[in-house]
Amino acid sequence: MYKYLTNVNSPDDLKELDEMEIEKLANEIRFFLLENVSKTGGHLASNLGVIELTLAMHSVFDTTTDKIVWDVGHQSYVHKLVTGRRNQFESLRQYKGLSGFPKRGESVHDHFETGHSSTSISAALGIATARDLSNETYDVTAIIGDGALSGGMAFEALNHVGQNKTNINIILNDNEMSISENTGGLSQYLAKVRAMPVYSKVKGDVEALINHIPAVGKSMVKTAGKAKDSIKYFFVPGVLFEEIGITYIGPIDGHDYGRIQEALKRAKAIKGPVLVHVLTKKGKGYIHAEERPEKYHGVSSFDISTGKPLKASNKVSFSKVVGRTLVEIAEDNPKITAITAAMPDGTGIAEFSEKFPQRFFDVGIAEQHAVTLAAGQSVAGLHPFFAVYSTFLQRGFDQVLHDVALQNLPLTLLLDRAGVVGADGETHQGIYDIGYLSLIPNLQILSPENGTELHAMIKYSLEAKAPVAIRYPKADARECDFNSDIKIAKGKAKITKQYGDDVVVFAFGPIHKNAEEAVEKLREQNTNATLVNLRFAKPLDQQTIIDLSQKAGRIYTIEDHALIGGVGSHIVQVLNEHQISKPVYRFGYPDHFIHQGSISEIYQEYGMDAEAIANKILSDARPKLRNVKSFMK
Ligand SMILES: Cc1ncc(C[n+]2csc(CCOP(=O)(O)OP(=O)(O)O)c2C)c(N)n1
Ligand SMILES: CC(=O)[C@@H](O)[C@H](O)COP(=O)(O)O
Ligand SMILES: [Mg+2]
Repeated sequence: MYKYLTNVNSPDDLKELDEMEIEKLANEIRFFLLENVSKTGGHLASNLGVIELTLAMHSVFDTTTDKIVWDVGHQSYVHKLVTGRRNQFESLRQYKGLSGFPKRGESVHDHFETGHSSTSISAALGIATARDLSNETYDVTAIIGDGALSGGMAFEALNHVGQNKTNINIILNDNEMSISENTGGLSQYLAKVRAMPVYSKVKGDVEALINHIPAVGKSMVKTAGKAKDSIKYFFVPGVLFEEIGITYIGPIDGHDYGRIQEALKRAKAIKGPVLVHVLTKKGKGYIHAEERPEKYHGVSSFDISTGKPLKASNKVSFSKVVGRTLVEIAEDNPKITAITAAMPDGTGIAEFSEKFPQRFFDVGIAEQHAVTLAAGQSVAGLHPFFAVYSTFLQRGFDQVLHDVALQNLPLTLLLDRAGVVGADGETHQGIYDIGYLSLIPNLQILSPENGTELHAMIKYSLEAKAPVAIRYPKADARECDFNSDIKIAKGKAKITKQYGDDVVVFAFGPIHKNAEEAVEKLREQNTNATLVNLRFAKPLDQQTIIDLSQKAGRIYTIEDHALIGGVGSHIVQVLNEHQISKPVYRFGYPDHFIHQGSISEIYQEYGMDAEAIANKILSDARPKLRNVKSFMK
């Protein structure tokens, strides 16, 4: 079926093909991606858009020596396909399968690992400067999307590239989209550049023409200089990049293999930094994805003909609860704003943007800016809600500490995707936020057991007069009663089961459900537990922890978080400070990166499903086999 693709096992095989055959190969790759990603799920639209571009890159650069850094890396599937990984695509983003991002352990053709946005130019410049210091000569290329270019790191790197002047290529893949529509002044500038493609071909001519403006006398020289500048600004695309010291080539049709190849060859020949501006269509070739690129940015399994998901769910996610709650409370509170860093759909706040466009801020992929923007709004009397994935708030650590907490500013950080996230794997696991946030004074950290509690916690945060972070996972919120009258009190936990004192289990967040099921299983085995829904990781309910721990035979903590810096480690500290020396076991993730897999597969692997929790507690109650053996000797 795949006449050409079957014979491509390394980039060298592309060299055997002429331009017509490359076009046919590109079509086969489109089918292959659709066929596979419709089963495994993955970042479909971005990859459909870079097929010709990736093939052209591999025809100009030799990635056994030349280095490519893929920004975010979600668009590296075609690169994976042509670098010998075709047969692993069935396992794409599955447990122990092919990663959806570049991984150096997977292939010698992957040179830098990514997942978070806007790092490629910095990494590429680092590689290029190392190359220069060791007198080597390979090419270094960063490929970055128009969305990723909105991130602060990309600007910092461009600034440095312009000054450093080393040989480095930056391919700007401009598809006019982030996950949703791209936002910001730079994206408006790129739109202007796109509107003047005709001048790209004659850029040289325009400059030559400008240089022929006669300079008669001193004042005329000055006038001519000004005229030259304004003509240049008016006619030459990419002048922004040129002015900071980066040669601009483009805009180029990103689906015309020959044109891209030609542009990349030019870039390769030019000394110093070059930016090649390539225009692509997100979702190219698949009608549903072309029409709704935001829906096909990241997909789960779907039917190719209808484009509809195979596993449609009518369950309410935690993100949806957030979206609905914000709309509800903003109706009669004009001080409420919502902020996103390019994730309005994923975080569930798109509905807020439609209802209250004046109070909604999509800042682009700029988490650090988003936090300080929120701080500014708070200091001026608003109550901002910044909805952000736990993993991406890692970018804003100093801003939370220095701009928010230091001034004890009331605002709410809504940490979506807290806990393990599934198919995105290592780069996206939201399992460090309690660690990096709990050391910040003034900041409160909460996590709900279900949707009802999340609703109540969001309302609590409005009254808290302090910065509040609420963490919740990518999951079904189970119960969600918006009329519930549950009240959240600062630093107060809730005892949810009180069967006895054999053991006490402290659970934080929705993983409380696994603990609850485990406690019921224990009861069937005559082990009676007390179960606590902590609600707060900070401030901890020290009194409840001390009282119950003093009574209990053994103590367990469970959280969807790394053990280091997690709520369990804080409980151990409390026990230690109060001289309670009892056996404690903490369920959580050990000190290594947690790979991709469904959330339930990861829970099973780390012994955090109900069955494993119950078994662990029961096995702790039994005499150790080793001791019995030594007794028998
Ligand atoms: C720091 C960070 N914030 C947010 C994201 C989520 N994210 C992944 S891809 C993406 C959009 C990227 O747009 P662009 O670079 O233009 O690539 P395209 O998908 O359009 O090819 C976003 C917001 C991320 N990966 N990293
Ligand atoms: C590449 C990236 O960072 C996003 O596209 C991310 O994969 C989105 O995750 P969700 O699918 O959980 O929204
Ligand atoms: Mg884009």
